Parts: sequence; C-alpha cells; structure tokens
Amino acid sequence: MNAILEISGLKKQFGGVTALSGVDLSIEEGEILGIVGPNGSGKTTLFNVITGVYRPTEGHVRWRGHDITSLAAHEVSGAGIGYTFQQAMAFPGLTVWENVQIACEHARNTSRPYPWTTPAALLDFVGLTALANERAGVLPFGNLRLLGIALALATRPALILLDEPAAGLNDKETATLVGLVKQFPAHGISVCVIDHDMKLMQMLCKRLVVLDFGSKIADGPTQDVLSNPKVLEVYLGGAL
Ligand SMILES: Nc1ncnc2c1ncn2[C@@H]1O[C@H](COP(=O)(O)OP(=O)(O)OP(=O)(O)O)[C@@H](O)[C@H]1O
Repeated sequence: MNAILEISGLKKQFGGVTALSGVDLSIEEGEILGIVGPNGSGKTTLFNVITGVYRPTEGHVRWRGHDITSLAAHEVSGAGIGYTFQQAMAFPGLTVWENVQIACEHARNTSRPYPWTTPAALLDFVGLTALANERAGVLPFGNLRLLGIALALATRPALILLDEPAAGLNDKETATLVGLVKQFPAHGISVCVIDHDMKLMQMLCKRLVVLDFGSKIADGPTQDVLSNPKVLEVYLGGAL
C-alpha cells in the first residue's frame, strides 16, 4: 500500500489549549481508516487542519507527496480531499436535487473515470432519488446525512473525511451508511472516519488510530487497538 496522506509532527494550539501535540499519521491508498478518542482529544481539529480550515501551529500535511499544509480549504478540496461535517450541511431552502446540482458544479477535473458525475447518479447511489424534489430543510435527519454524503462525493474526492457520519442515525440508517462507505475504496476513494461508535468502526475499519489529549496513543489493526490496555484505560477503564 502507498500512503496518500502523510501527517508529521502536527501541533495545534488554541491559546493555552493544545488540541494536537505532535501527531504523526498516514492514510494509505484504498483504506478505510478510523480515528477514535474521548471527547476533546483532537479528532475534529485534526480534520480541520488537514482540510485547511485551520493552520497548524507546527508540522506538515503531505498529499500524494506534495506539502499542502498552507493551502486554503477550497484548494485542499480541489486537490481531492472531501469532507462531511458533524452537522449535516445543505442549503435548507433548496431541493435535494438543487443541492446536489450545485455541488456537481464544483466537481474537480479528474483523469480517471468516476462513477457519480451527475445529480441523478449521486441521488441513485445514496437512495434519495424519490426525494429529489423535496426541500433539504424538511428531510429527516438520516436522509440529510445521506445528502451530505452525496454532496461530498459530487466534488469527486480521492479521499473523503467523515466526521461522526452515524451520529443520530438509527441501526437501519447506520447499516445503509456502512453499505455505502464500504463501496468507496473500490471506486478509488480512500476514507478516514471519526466516530465514537465502536461497533460502526469495527464494521468499517481494518485500522484504527486513537487520540488522547491531542496525542496518538495507538495505531494498528482494529482488534489489536481495541484490546490495547492503554486504549481501554482512556475509555474509563472499561471494555469497549
Ligand atoms: N476553535 C477552537 N478554539 C478554541 N479551542 C478549540 C477550538 N476547537 C477545538 N478546541 C479545543 O481543542 C480540543 C480538541 O477539540 P476537538 O473538537 O478537536 O476534539 P474532538 O476529539 O473532536 O472532540 P469530540 O469527540 O467532542 O467532537 C478541545 O479542548 C477543544 O475545546
């Protein structure tokens, strides 16, 4: 496997708060990597630094060998890194179709074939075709999440970062989401996912990274990490 994203010595301070304190991490081409850790351990900050929302205090982010640490968010997106947020992001007053259409207009040019290049293909993939003419603002939460996935895919990312994609979803909706995300690597899309739901992470990820107080405390095969005493300890000393 080849690392497509390499993070080295990443540090981020907000005033006196150290959100990340020297994180090294790589994401391999074609993998679904999971990032877990207690509340406030730096997971979302890590995504915000990768995507150019925040500049790191120290350290570097390299994408396919190029340093992207100082790129703006739209440049990172243009380079092929997509992002879904903890809060589902869509224009509530526009229809589902219109939302996806706008996102498609911001698709980057890719040389390789991409399976979802039109709103129709994207809505079909996430199962929202029947709701195409509904306003996004009236969608139930689970469908709004699926719309978020369609919007992220519309930009044709080669790596997609998912921040708590299953938060607030019921078991059936979570299963639908897992089914979709598992298909991404076959289409040339690597995945990095943050979630607190260990059942979900075990279904999705062969490798897990654990952050605690801004530091990486474990990185390895999912089952090894979940039985690592240091990891069990940060999760309140209980079995996961
Ligand atoms: N914009 C900001 N300004 C100040 N402090 C921040 C900011 N963003 C994050 N922090 C702080 O940085 C630390 C890491 O926060 P972060 O949101 O990255 O954690 P997290 O692991 O994603 O948490 P959660 O699981 O609750 O989403 C926390 O102490 C948080 O309060």
